[in-house]
Amino acid sequence: MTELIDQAPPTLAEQARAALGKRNLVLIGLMGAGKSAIGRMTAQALGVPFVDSDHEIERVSRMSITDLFAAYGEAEFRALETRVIKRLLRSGPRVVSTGGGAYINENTRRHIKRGGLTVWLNADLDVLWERVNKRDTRPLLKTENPRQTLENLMNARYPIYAEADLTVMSRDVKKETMVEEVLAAITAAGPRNQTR
Ligand SMILES: Nc1ncnc2c1ncn2[C@@H]1O[C@H](COP(=O)(O)OP(=O)(O)O)[C@@H](O)[C@H]1O
Ligand SMILES: O=C(O)C1=C[C@@H](OP(=O)(O)O)[C@@H](O)[C@H](O)C1
Ligand SMILES: [Mg+2]
Repeated sequence: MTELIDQAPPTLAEQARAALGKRNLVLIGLMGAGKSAIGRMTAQALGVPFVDSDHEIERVSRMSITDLFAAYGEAEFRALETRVIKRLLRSGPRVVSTGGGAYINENTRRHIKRGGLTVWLNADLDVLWERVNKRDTRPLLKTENPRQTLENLMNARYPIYAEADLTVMSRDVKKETMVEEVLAAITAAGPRNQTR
């Protein structure tokens, strides 16, 4: 009896972990939304393995994303991305951060929807631009007006990202706050719908 009284209530991370069950958590959203950074930290909080699909693509191809696009083009990159993500989703639970275009590809989206609970890190253009313009690792933004390109991608992709199970607004707050919001969203979603 005393033991029960002394037990601390479950932390948010523990509650989210219980709600996730055997499912994978798949982060989707546009470049700069924080999928890679927040995904890694969320996996750590949940105590499950983390994998980033772009990182895995670079590992298996032994090429950078930039070099892959340059050498083989986007269509080949997407085909490789589909295969890699399908494989990464085969066993769970883990956190899988995808590249921004993965969920937009119909084939890949089908695998993602079957393979886990999806979280869209939604963000406005200013937040994304502020983050992505600091690096030149994103081949799709090597255009004359990359900010406009990003805006065009937002317009084309946001209705599709909106199909995600959960949405969390990515903005200029501490990364730890973002992780907490992701954990809260998983917890609120509860353990149901585990067949997806
Ligand atoms: N909440 C945040 N606050 C500040 N910087 C962030 C936040 N989330 C992500 N970042 C930074 O923004 C950049 C892009 O994040 P990243 O995780 O690579 O995005 P994505 O994988 O969605 O393209 C990185 O430098 C990352 O550290
Ligand atoms: O939006 C996209 O189509 C892409 C996003 C990138 O990943 P991040 O979203 O992690 O930057 C990377 O997969 C590639 O440059 C293509
Ligand atoms: Mg990334």
